[in-house]
Amino acid sequence: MGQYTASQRKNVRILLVGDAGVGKTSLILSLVSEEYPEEVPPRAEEITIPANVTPEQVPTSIVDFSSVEQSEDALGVEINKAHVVCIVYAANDDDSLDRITSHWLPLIRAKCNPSLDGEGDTEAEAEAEGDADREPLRKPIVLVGNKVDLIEYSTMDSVLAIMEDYPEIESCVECSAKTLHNISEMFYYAQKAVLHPTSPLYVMDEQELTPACKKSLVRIFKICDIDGDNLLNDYELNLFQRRCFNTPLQPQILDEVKAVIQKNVPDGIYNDAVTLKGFLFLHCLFIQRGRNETTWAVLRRFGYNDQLEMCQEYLRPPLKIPPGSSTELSHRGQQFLIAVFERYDRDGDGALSPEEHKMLFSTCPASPWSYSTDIRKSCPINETTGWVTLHGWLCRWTLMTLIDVVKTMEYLAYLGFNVHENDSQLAAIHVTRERRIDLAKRQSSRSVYKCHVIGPKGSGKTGLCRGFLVEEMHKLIGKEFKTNVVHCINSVQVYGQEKHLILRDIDVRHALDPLQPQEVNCDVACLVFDSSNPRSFEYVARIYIKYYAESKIPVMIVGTKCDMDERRQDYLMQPSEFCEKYKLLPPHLFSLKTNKKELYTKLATMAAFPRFQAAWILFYKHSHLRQFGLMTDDPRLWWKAGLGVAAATMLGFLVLKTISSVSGHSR
Ligand SMILES: Nc1nc2c(ncn2[C@@H]2O[C@H](COP(=O)(O)OP(=O)(O)OP(=O)(O)O)[C@@H](O)[C@H]2O)c(=O)[nH]1
Ligand SMILES: Nc1nc2c(ncn2[C@@H]2O[C@H](COP(=O)(O)OP(=O)(O)OP(=O)(O)O)[C@@H](O)[C@H]2O)c(=O)[nH]1
Ligand SMILES: [Ca+2]
Ligand SMILES: [Ca+2]
Repeated sequence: MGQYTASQRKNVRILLVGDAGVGKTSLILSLVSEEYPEEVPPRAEEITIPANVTPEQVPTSIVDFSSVEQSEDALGVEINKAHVVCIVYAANDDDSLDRITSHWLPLIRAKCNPSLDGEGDTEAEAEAEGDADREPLRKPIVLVGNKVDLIEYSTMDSVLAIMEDYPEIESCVECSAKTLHNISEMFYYAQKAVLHPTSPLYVMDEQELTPACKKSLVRIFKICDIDGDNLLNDYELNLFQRRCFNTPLQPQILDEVKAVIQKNVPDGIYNDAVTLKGFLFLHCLFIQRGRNETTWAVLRRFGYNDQLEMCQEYLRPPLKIPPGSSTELSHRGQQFLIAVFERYDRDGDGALSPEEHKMLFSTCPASPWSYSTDIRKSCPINETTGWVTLHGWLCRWTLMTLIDVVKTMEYLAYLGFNVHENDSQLAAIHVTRERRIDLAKRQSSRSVYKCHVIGPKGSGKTGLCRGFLVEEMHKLIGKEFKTNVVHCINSVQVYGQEKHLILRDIDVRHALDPLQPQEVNCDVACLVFDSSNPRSFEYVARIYIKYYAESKIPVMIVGTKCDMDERRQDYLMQPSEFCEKYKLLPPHLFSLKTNKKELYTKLATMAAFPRFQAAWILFYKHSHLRQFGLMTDDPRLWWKAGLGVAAATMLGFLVLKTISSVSGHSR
């Protein structure tokens, strides 16, 4: 776990092309037999070198091409099958060198992009590996000057000029099949061109990192900058080194690296720490010195694939969620998010300003939610400044983790969880046990519950949801709720344990519109009617009968706006009769004006102990309990009753039976 992942390639296929007689077959046979063959066949058999004897530990196939034995169509097929093409020329033969640009390079480009030159080689297309939509395809190329034993000069100057015109040329090498000079190097460069290609990282003629590479390294720098001072100090560099290469950085090497940076870019070091500029320069230097694999190792550790995109497997590791289970943040997930919050709360006021919030997500493609219209409307905030508190921050993540766990995993990856925690994001997610086990054991192991708030238009659903987030609910009266945030989340104490409750505002368009299954299914349903409107309860009654009467979902009927005159409902039963008939808790009267929050605790408790509904009703009905004041509206007393119920749940079924028998007595 946590090791850097090598390139996605599981094997490497190298094709040798070039004019007749340049020595392609000789090169292959020299490599394999480690001696120069005087006689060679026109074409060498395809050979595969096993992973353990190649420098990069990848099985490598080497394929020869012979224009005597093979057609041009066959060449097209082979070019497309190859991951890298070595164009061989004879160092003593200028014509073969000229043919690189006049023939071979254009030919390879054309064969890789048959649609662009209209040749349409379907077989080659079928054989071509992946990414057909990327345009235009550039096969990595290595230029190989063979037979250097025959010359006293070098062809490198001419070759470097070609390299500047063709970015797909990864490297060039002069060698000799006869003296075995640079033979294994040549194959190593070819392998490297596939596994650690330069062109995605570096623009040769500008001597600069590519924009994509720079962008990725900037992101990596930010993630590694733990204290957020835009510098990597020794501690941060060491951690970076250990996470990327699994070894600590030797102090003298660290000093050497810093000295090199200082010498080349004076503002690359500041206060004995590496600046972003210095960090980018260092990677430029690695690449210029042919150590691309170092930069690639870093990029891959941070989730990038060969196209410098974050890979799907890194962003979205497979997570199995059995039906009836839900997803929550694990302790480690929460700890990580707290650390991120604290890192970006630069002024330490316990809240994220819009600016700090934006900075925090600067390592991500975008913010997962909007600051002004989402997180501030769906979570508790600091009511004076309107800024997101740590509590609100964790609430928002809890919400996302329940309704869109894949997005949570993606964003944890973007924020650097995998590197900092040296683990996959799966460690940040807790998959709860199945709901039916909770039901059977009469105890919930979950800590996040979803409550759907359903009721006719204008009945006060949004007010009820938003009231959960604010201290002074009465300020919401008369407010127009403009943003259509559907979820509100906060935490409540249920028998001394913190639970998160998510209220989902179910929007009704027309009274007769059916509810979708995903609108019905939840841990507790809150059906609201406007107690001051006589035409309000009918909708709620219909919804209950149609969707909930037969279900196991606990239901609470809530009469809103109870600060206004209560009206008799135009329905065949009054709400309290209805509740009695269907064995529901009596309607809970709610008003934003009274500023009382026990509704939310009740909803969370019903969600946590779904089977307890029956027992609760008994409590209500039980006169002597009421005498003791246990069922008054005083929240503290309600708590006492609550604690009693908590103890009861521990003992489970047995106690439940006793309560029923007590109630039986009183009847
Ligand atoms: N001096 C010298 N001669 C070489 C070297 N490599 C190959 N030759 C000779 O060049 C000639 C062509 O070599 P091949 O390996 O057949 O060349 P090829 O590129 O496979 O040629 P085709 O199969 O015709 O396309 C042979 O006579 C080899 O012995 C080398 O490094 N130095
Ligand atoms: N007096 C009083 N008015 C309330 C109360 N709750 C909500 N209202 C008012 O009732 C109106 C409707 O409230 P909303 O919360 O928007 O109702 P809703 O059910 O979300 O409405 P729709 O989204 O249109 O279906 C608003 O003008 C609120 O101010 C309350 O407890 N007391
Ligand atoms: Ca040959
Ligand atoms: Ca720092």
